[in-house]
Amino acid sequence: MSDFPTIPGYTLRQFLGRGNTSQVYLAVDRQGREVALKVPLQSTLRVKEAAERFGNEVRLTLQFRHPHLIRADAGTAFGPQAFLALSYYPDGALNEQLAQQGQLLEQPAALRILADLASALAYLHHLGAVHQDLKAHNVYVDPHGRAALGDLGNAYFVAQGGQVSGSPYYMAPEIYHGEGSSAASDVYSLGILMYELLSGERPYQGNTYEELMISHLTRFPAPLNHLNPAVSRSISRLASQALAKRPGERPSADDVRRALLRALGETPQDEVYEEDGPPPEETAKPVVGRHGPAQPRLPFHCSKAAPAETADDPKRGAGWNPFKRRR
Ligand SMILES: Nc1ncnc2c1ncn2[C@@H]1O[C@H](COP(=O)(O)OP(=O)(O)OP(=O)(O)O)[C@@H](O)[C@H]1O
Repeated sequence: MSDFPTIPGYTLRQFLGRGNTSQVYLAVDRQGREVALKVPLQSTLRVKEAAERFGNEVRLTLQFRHPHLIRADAGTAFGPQAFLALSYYPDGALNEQLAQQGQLLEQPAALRILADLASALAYLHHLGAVHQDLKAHNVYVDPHGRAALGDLGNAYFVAQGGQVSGSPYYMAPEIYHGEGSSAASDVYSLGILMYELLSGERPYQGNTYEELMISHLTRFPAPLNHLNPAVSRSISRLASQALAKRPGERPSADDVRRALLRALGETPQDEVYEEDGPPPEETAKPVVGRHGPAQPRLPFHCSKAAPAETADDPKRGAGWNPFKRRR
């Protein structure tokens, strides 16, 4: 316990995990709420680009508000006491959950997670932002089976420009071509996750960056319903469309959301985005990084599928790495 960092206002209880740039702890805030407290590694703070990426994650996670984007209650973007207090997910990240489970999720559960993620992407794209790093590692699922997309460190507003990045298993052909990312590249990553969740396999394989690049650029995976006959033809077609080599031929995230909800037997509702007041308890310092100034927090409202109270309740609680590519 004595090795835990000190973050004013929080009692750190347990180490949860470590990524490339941060350590995450289960902590309790002054009101007794459990949070996942993300603290950058010293090595992250020493490297300007990595520290800026953490600052970007803090700023954007505080700024966005959507039931299927991971929620932050407080954070400090820069400096030796930088941190981000996130909603705590007891089962950890989706990749960890899948590895532990050792088998495919039930199809309705997988479709629900994918629909939630499509909803989160549609919200970001509506705001003119792209996520750039949708993958199972960055998805958190609550005990009710509802998903939230995390790790906004690579996200940026298209109009302001940003650094192109991604994870090679999930990265769209245009990014391999050096053409930059867009909303359509996020949809491609969602298509990869559709294969992963519904067939248990990633559609493009390779042991090196180059092998993966060739695979994404030149191969066409077998239709999902050939890999798993329980998948309907319409969902199989949707996944193939999301993986179209040309970004212009992919459906929008909102089209994907609607198709997934229909597959779940629901009638998709329009999602409504409107402006709201300032974010709660923001301690982030003004942004000086590559992603430009923060914009007002934009909340999400949905008439049916997603519970609005989770969005609006401020009390809610070495070597080549195939999962990262930054340029
Ligand atoms: N909100 C959360 N609730 C529960 N566990 C979490 C949460 N956030 C992170 N974790 C745990 O901490 C681990 C590390 O988090 P994460 O992968 O976000 O770190 P990171 O350093 O930012 O990642 P990256 O490697 O992409 O830079 C996760 O694999 C997960 O086990």
